[in-house]
Amino acid sequence: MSTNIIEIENLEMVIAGRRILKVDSLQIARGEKVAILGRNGAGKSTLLRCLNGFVKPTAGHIVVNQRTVFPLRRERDLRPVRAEVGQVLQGLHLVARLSAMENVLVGGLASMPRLRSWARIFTTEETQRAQAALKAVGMAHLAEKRADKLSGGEKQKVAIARMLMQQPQLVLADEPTAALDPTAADEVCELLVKASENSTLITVVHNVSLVPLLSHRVIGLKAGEVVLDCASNALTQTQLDDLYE
Ligand SMILES: Nc1ncnc2c1ncn2[C@@H]1O[C@H](COP(=O)(O)OP(=O)(O)OP(=O)(O)O)[C@@H](O)[C@H]1O
Repeated sequence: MSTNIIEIENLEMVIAGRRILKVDSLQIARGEKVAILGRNGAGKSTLLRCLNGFVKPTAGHIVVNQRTVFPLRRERDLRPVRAEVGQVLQGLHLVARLSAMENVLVGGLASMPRLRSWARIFTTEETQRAQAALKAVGMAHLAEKRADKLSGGEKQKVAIARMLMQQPQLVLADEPTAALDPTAADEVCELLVKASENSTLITVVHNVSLVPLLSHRVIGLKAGEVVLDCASNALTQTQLDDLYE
């Protein structure tokens, strides 16, 4: 098995004549914890979305967990990739009318046989795993509460429980602490790292103080290009000033 879970070569994304990503070569090893930093509009979310095939670049090669994500022969080839890639976004992606528990059960859908996933039929084992995942993030007591009645921090914990249910090889987290107070942000980061201990974790981070909690490696994007790639504990203020100037 390749030691890299992500291999990107000559990636380019042009929208309406404007180049928003240009990554010549980037590899991420299995198990790495990576923070992606950069100003608003630097291309961080677009890079993440290219990795799970939600957006298609204009050119380049992307391999995730030894599966080609771009260029893609058939759209359905993304299904196994998506089963192996978990996502934690800004809390807006839970199904509002479903309970916390149902949202967590949905996390297992990508790896279920199609018929069961369409019919939303869950086994006792799946239900027990979902209960255990909610317990692991301290949300067992709110299992039956509708997602749209949860606070921002609670929603993120449910999203992490859902990811635990999926047991992904790669976790993509896009600003998972946005709109959370500092205590909730720290707690969500700790849970996210714990939940990803057996996977690779890539987190888009705006609050630089969270970098040491979330990552060993930092990748800085500026105008769509990688301008910084170093160990998190080697990151200097000068590098940060250059990145955000
Ligand atoms: N579908 C799209 N159509 C047009 N422009 C887009 C599209 N998606 C992204 N962009 C542009 O590409 C650039 C990069 O966007 P992206 O969301 O990746 O940045 P980001 O670094 O994640 O920003 P933020 O920190 O504000 O979330 C931005 O200028 C954005 O406006």
